[in-house]
Amino acid sequence: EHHQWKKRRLSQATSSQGIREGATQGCHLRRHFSNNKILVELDEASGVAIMKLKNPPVNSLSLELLTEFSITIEKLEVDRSCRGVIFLTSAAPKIFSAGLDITEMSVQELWLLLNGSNMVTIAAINGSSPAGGCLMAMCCDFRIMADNPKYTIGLNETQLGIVAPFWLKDTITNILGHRLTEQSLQLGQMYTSALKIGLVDQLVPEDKVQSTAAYFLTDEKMHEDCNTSVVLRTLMFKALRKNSRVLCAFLREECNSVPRILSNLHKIININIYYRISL
Ligand SMILES: CCCCCCC/C=C/C(=O)SCCNC(=O)CCNC(=O)[C@H](O)C(C)(C)COP(=O)(O)OP(=O)(O)OC[C@H]1O[C@@H](n2cnc3c(N)ncnc32)[C@H](O)[C@@H]1OP(=O)(O)O
Repeated sequence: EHHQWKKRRLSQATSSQGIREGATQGCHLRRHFSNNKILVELDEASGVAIMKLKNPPVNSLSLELLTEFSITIEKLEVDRSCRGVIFLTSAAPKIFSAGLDITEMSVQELWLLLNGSNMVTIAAINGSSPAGGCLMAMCCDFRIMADNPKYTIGLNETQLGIVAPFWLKDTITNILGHRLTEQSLQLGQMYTSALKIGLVDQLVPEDKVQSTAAYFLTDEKMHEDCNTSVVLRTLMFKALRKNSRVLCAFLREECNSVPRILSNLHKIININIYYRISL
């Protein structure tokens, strides 16, 4: 039923009323799309699209936002002027994303879309980023975060009584390695020093997050810092990730069947696991 609802939303939102488009002519042609929860600015000269989440007050990943997220990615995938680079950021100050809307819970599709995308993706993390916010950033190819000790990032699921599913655990293991992942998930740790442990790739002053993400995608940066092109390396990662077809099939199945609100049973199991490991 949920799947049907999503399909209906998708066709509503892609209709001409659902997405508003505009174009401005500066030095480059910039096109803007927007729907209720996501703003997109596509610079046709560089092929860079900026996707801004706009779901006040804390940019929680509600079903509506997640549906618009899918529509936007699919739209960019087929847009020939998008060279295959997007970066994700928040339209609100101080919060990148509070993670899943705690009244709804549904995120597998976002994981599939970002991991399965052929576009290079960059998270421009301009604020706090717990749980699903961190997951969304981890699904991007690069993470650039505002250097502000007030902003934290991490998977705090354990603190919320949620058992992190294996695909979430695998995602963070790929970035942090096994031991740090264990510690991170057991304690539901939120980090202020995310660069030190490698959870983000770069810390920059708060007002430079977006420009760094954009600069990172330009040819000059590639030639300056790397012998190989960032885009080529990223396409290589993506090819590797796509090999995990079993996981994708599992997640597709889970998207359609998982209960959206977690039960108290999860809390009990999670607390038991935590005590067993920490004793
Ligand atoms: C099979 C299951 C798969 C599971 C996969 C699990 C992957 C991901 C799971 C999740 O993402 S669960 C959600 C986890 N999120 C959090 O724990 C966030 C908790 N919130 C915060 O830490 C803070 O709110 C903040 C984001 C740092 C913002 O702090 P700030 O002081 O600026 O604002 P607040 O006053 O705390 O909040 C304002 C307002 O927003 C509401 N809110 C906060 N987070 C959420 C949320 N995730 N969903 C919905 N609403 C949220 C908060 O209650 C306040 O509401 P009001 O009181 O003003 O009505």
